[in-house]
This record gives sequence, C-alpha cells and structure tokens, in this order.
Amino acid sequence: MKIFTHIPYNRSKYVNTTDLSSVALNKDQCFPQKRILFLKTHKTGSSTMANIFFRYGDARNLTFALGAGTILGWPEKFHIFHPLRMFGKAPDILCSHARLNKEPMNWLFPRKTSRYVTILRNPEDNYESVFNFAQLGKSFGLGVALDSLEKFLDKPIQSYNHSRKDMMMYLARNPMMFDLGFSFEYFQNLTAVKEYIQFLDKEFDLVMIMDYFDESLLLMKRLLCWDIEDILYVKLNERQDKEKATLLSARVKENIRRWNKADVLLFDYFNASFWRRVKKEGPNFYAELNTFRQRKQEIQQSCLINGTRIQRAYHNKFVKGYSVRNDLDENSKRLCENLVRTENDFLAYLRRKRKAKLRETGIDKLNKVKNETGWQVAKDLRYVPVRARRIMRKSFTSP
Ligand SMILES: Nc1ncnc2c1ncn2[C@@H]1O[C@H](COP(=O)(O)OS(=O)(=O)O)[C@@H](OP(=O)(O)O)[C@H]1O
Repeated sequence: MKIFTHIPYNRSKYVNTTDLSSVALNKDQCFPQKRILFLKTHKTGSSTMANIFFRYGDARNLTFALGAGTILGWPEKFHIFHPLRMFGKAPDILCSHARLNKEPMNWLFPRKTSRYVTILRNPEDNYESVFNFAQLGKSFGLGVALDSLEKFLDKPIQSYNHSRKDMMMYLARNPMMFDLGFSFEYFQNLTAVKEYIQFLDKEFDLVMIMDYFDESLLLMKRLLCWDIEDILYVKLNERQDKEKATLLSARVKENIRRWNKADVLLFDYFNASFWRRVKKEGPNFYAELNTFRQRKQEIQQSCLINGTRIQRAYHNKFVKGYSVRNDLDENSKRLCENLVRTENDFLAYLRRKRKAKLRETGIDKLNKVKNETGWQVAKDLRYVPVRARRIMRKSFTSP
C-alpha cells in the first residue's frame, strides 16, 4: 500500500531561504522556512513537535543542533558549547530541551533569518504531568503514589536548594517559565513576571498551545510556509492511564495554580494572544483545519495497527506507543515508522547521520589525534647532533 502523497522536496524550486529580506513576494507567496529554534518545554507535547521537526529536517538533510543525549545543557541556560561538539556548520533546527538564553540563541539562530517557536499547556494539566514524570513526590519524600501531588501542595517547599543532585527538582515550580529562562529568584515578583512575559512575546514568532494542538500546528504551518503533509503527526510520549491522576479535585487544581502563578500568567497571556491570532487568520483557517484533521486521520489509519502498546521512552519511563502495519511498501513503512519513532531513537539516528556527514567533509578526521608509533620506524633521517665546537668554527668562516 502507498500512503504518502508528499511530493519529494525540490530544493531548486525555491530560492535560498537564508535571507528573505531582499526577496519581493506576492501577497500569497511565501518560501518554506527551514531555520527554526523550537524551545522545547516539558510535558507540553514537545516530543510530538520534535518528531515533526526531525522528520522535516531529516527528509531535507537539514542540520540539527544535537547534544550527547536528549538535552542541550538543560537545566543550565543554553550556551553555544552545549551543541558545539556536534558542529559541522550552523544548525538549521534546534528542538531538544534547551533552557532559553537570548544571546547565544540569537547568535546561533539570528532573529532575521530564523523562526522562534515554543509550546505551552494549561498549567493544571502541565504541572500534574510534570510532577508525575519528574517523580517529584519521591524527591520530596512523599512517595510516588498519585496523591503525592496533593500532599506536596498542602505544604510545598519554602526555599529552593540549588545544590540538590536531582535535576528534575528544577521543574518543581513554574516549569514552563523555568524552561523559558526565567530565574527562580523572580518567581514571586509580579512585575518581573509580567515584564518577562512581554520579553517572551517579542522573542517568539509563535507560542503554540498544546490544548489546541491542531490549531497550533496550522498556525505554525502558515508561519513557516510548510505543507499540510509536513505537520502530520501522532500523539507521542503519552503516559499510561494508570499513571494519570484523571480526577484532580477543585482544591488541588486551585493549589497548582497558586503554586505556579508565574506559569498561570504566562499561559493566560499567550492563550489569549493565540486566539486573537487565529481570529485574524479568517474563516479559511477552519476549512484548512478540517482538511488537516481528515488527512491526519487517514495517515494514522493507514500507518498504524489499532490500539496502543507500551513503549520505552527514556531509560526508566514507559509510555503509550504504536505498532506500524506490516502490509506497507518499503517507503511508506519507513515514513510510518518515523511518525511513531521515539525522541531518543530519532536523536541517536541523527547523531549517526551527522557523524557520517562530518566524516565525508573530513571535519571529524581533523578532530581526531591519530595514534602514532614514534619516529624510530625509519633510520634515514635519524637525528645526529652537531657538536657545539663544530658550529662555532663554521659560524666564523667568511661567506
Ligand atoms: N498532540 C498532542 N495532543 C495532546 N497532548 C499531547 C500531544 N502530544 C503529546 N501530548 C501529551 O504531552 C505530554 C508529553 O509532553 P512532552 O513530549 O513535552 O514531554 S517531555 O518533556 O518531552 O518528556 C504527555 O502528557 P501526559 O500524558 O499528561 O503526561 C502527552 O500525552
């Protein structure tokens, strides 16, 4: 069976997209944008997003900013040296967990020629998911049972100990603002929170909302001048039902909001601006949304066997996964497998691909110090020192 109708990308069809400022375009014309910084926030559907970027970039041989693992220096603020070891050329796409740091990011992804995108989720569900994923109950000595969140919120930590070894503790309050580079010391400072949100508004070309994933993707598609085929996806990294606290009481929800007030202000601000933006897109937005949803359903039905299975996402984390149908032609099989590929697996593949590319250019050889055996292997240029007396005599003879 053949599934994907996507016309293979034809580079010559488009002008060089690195600097569009001098290109005159008709009103309806645009060029696919391929230089993207996706600021990956925790538990916001960001792995589903990363999968979209991985597939887009891989198909076009774009370069990714890659770290050694899933993160790029997180929880430290992003620094150029985090992806440096994987450099061959400036990356086209960054979509691994990296904590926002304006200057190095703007240097690596110039604002004029790149698009900045991130994603948020309503703070109640986001925090519940983060708390569970990061096993914060365990870190705070409250166990891993689903009620550990409620217990924690009854008496949350008063001060933060930066020296704790448990990295996930950094997500204990306002996880989205933390990922977006906001510092703890300002978490309880309303003026600072509001100012930082204004800064983020200027820094990002699009802030997606996970709760409206399809609408968000469509806005992104339009911003990046992509095709519907480029934003097809299946939901990745979904917790198993037994790990979800489905019925949070009104009290727990309210406490989540109070404890994560900076995230609440962040979400409310961008949720409102999101809907203003959708409204500006006009009625054809919803027609395209329908087309997208139909196509997404088609792809999911054609690619996957009904139902989910348990899949390892990280070393000790198991999430809902999928099985690809076994009656597909080779090309469709590969595309379907990529659609459901875990982040770690995709990253490992991209690192291998990068390494092979560097080897081709010779760059990786330059970095390697070859094991050398010593100069004794040949004797003809053997070192024979001139004795001091003979040099003296020679240097006094006239030319
Ligand atoms: N498309 C779409 N729509 C709605 N929800 C989605 C989608 N994709 C992922 N998810 C949910 O996002 C949660 C995982 O988020 P991340 O991938 O960002 O997690 S991680 O920080 O990278 O580990 C995880 O939430 P929980 O299941 O509540 O933990 C996923 O179910």
